[in-house]
Amino acid sequence: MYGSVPLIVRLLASSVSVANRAGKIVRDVMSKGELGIVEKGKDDYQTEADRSAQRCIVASLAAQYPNLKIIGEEDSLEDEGEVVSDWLVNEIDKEILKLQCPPNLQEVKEEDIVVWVDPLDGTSEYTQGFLEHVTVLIGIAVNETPVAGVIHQPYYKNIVEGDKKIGRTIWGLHGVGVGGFTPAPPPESIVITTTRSHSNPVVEEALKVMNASKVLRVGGAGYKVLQLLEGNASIYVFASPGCKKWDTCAPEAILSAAGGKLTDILGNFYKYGANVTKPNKTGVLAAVNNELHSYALERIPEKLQETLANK
Ligand SMILES: Nc1ncnc2c1ncn2[C@@H]1O[C@H](COP(=O)(O)O)[C@@H](OP(=O)(O)O)[C@H]1O
Ligand SMILES: [Mg+2]
Ligand SMILES: [Mg+2]
Ligand SMILES: [Mg+2]
Repeated sequence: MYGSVPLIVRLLASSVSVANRAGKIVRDVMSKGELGIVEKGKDDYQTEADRSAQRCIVASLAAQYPNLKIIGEEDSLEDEGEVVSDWLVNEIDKEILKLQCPPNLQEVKEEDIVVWVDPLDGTSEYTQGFLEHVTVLIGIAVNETPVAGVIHQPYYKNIVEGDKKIGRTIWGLHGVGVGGFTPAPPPESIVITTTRSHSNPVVEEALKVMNASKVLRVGGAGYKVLQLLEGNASIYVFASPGCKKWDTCAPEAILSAAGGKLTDILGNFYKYGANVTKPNKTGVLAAVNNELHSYALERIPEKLQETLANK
């Protein structure tokens, strides 16, 4: 029906609608109160919300875009589980469909794309009641580079035309920009954002050298990048291999569409092709502009970089 709209714009518009539905699943599981927590590894949990939201996102996108490669955090779900028909989304966000596709993305085909899905980013925080930290992430990489993405916040409280509304969806597209929120400039002094639940001595060492006026410890890669975009933090520093490609693909796409930069602790970009290793072994370093990114990169001790690179 929208065949005249370039694929990348249609896929972003579908991802916005699908992320909204996944966010509702995340809220519904919490309000039912049966989280169904499974321990995948050390400090690594999965809940019924992670499982159901992943099924909703993957089934909905695969039905509409059959040749896409979609990689989700919870792909190893043992029981295939049922995809309730009510989870199959075929709506498509009409506002996103109106975006003018940049020339270099007009010819992109399904075969060129990998979609990285984190159905629930900030699972630790979700289980501990820090619900505002939770996001749903859908990142779209073209030829290994994140070019478009969605960060949905299921618990964001809005007032729209006088009515209370829950949830909002932030999007970004290279060459177009970002939407769904109002970007703000970085704070006057250096404020670092980092993990709340996955710290270790190396992570702390990388924070010490930043000469920060404040450290914001919050959950999820999505929520941390939002802290940068909304002017609450200057730099996201995480000197640990814990994050995976589904954590950083959508945040990187949106941050870079807004003029920012997300790399590893050595200053190198990650690649998001179908065959890359999932862990972001050499950590995360992100900022809303190149100047702040360089400020942080120059302060990371070489020894610390080597520690991560040789792990
Ligand atoms: N040591 C670790 N072990 C497992 N996952 C980790 C990790 N460190 C970070 N992560 C993952 O990276 C994401 C951001 O982490 P953090 O909030 O600590 O910054 C989380 O995604 P999920 O919540 O989607 O699993 C988290 O699980
Ligand atoms: Mg997880
Ligand atoms: Mg995550
Ligand atoms: Mg997750």
